Amino acid sequence: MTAEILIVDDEPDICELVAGILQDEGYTTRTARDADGALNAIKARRPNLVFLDIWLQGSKLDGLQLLDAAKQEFPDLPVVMISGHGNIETAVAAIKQGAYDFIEKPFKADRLILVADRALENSRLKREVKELKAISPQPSALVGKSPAINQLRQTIEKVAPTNSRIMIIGTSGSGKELCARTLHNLSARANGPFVVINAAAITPESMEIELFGIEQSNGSQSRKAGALEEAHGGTLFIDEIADMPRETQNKILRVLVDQTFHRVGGTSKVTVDVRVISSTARNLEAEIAAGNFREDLYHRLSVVPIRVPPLAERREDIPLLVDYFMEQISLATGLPKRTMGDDAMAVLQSHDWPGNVRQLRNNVERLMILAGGDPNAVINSSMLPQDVGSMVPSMPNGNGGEQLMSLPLREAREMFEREYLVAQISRFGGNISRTAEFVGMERSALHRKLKALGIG
Ligand SMILES: Nc1ncnc2c1ncn2[C@@H]1O[C@H](COP(=O)(O)OP(=O)(O)OP(=O)(O)O)[C@@H](O)[C@H]1O
Repeated sequence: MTAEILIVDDEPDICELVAGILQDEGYTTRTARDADGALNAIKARRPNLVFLDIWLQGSKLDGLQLLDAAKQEFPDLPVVMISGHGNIETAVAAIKQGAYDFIEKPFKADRLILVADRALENSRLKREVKELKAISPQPSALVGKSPAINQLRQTIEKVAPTNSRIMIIGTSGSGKELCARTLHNLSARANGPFVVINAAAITPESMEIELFGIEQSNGSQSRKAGALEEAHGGTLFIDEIADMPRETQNKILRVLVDQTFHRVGGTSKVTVDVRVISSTARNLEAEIAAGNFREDLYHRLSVVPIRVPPLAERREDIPLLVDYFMEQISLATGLPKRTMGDDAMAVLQSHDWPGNVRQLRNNVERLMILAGGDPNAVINSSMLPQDVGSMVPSMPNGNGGEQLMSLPLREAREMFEREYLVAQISRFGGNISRTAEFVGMERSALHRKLKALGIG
């Protein structure tokens, strides 16, 4: 689809000229001579771009007023002002008021086309950013209502504005990076960069280049800013700090003391203003005791320690998280959201989740993909991967006991008794006397039981 451009000018010659140039470039155009015509055209169908004359003779609204009215209708509509020689100042005022740019009469065709291309490109990029933001909602969304997550949220809100160094402790996938981002977003550095460096994923040899950057050496390697420099004015998140080599630990300690360092191979000092947040899934005290981690560095980094509870300590958040991930995955992939059956949810809430929230998210995604077919079909426990169901008590007949978990005790007990007795009777070849003897009941009592359970 070609972009459609509305040209608003009281001079018919200018309208035609501009329209002709833009049409030659493949754009579709419409024209209007005054404010009413322009607003009607905009309301009838939002154009992709408007060229708007500042001086509109005989019009109810002048260019600036019309710009305002158009923006009220469509705040994201890109508008380029057409200014005469005498009203550049007004054109500048229009930009402050939300116009994208202006062109000055008389203009060359090249300039007109360039401005149109740029305005449309800018508008497209803005729209894409907006869409992406909608797909990946604010990373500060720490989902959950359990006392554990509420307490975590409160701690984060309290320490975020303080600039203190924070050590986030938690098992893999529990949300440490998400907490670090939330801390950054709630701090005075929110508009600065948030840079992540994963000490576990970088080889010890390249660790210092990644952190401190490198100066040009023998002309072979160009200068490269490291993570510390990139994070200037913002936050540096060092993930899995326990994996940082001893030598680098010494150097980072010095950076924390005086906020300066040398690039690898460099002689001049680089000064930065960076808040460091680090994380660990390992027990750092044990690493210190084993001589793998500097104790003084630990104290510098862990001014405020924050513990992220594993998912197994906040099972009540699982339904909310499942819903949140379904929404997110649906937006990102177009897969329909599904309804999770009570039995499936009960199993999800019983599982131990060694991989925490990340593992839960992966499972939700897998279920949405595998569910296929009918978007109204409910996801039940039999659709869950076997390892997820392994924590639920199993049934005597070898089937998963997932369904048990969605039932109140009395019904669950009945269901168990039924399966148990059917399995025992079958084991004793249908012989009720031997079954009664084995299960420890009177023969007559067993008969009554079987009748009550609807067996036989
Ligand atoms: N409370 C939460 N609400 C919403 N999403 C969450 C929550 N906790 C974690 N997540 C999501 O789970 C995934 C894993 O979280 P994150 O990467 O922050 O964990 P991590 O502890 O840093 O992991 P690792 O130990 O592997 O570095 C991410 O997609 C994150 O957005």
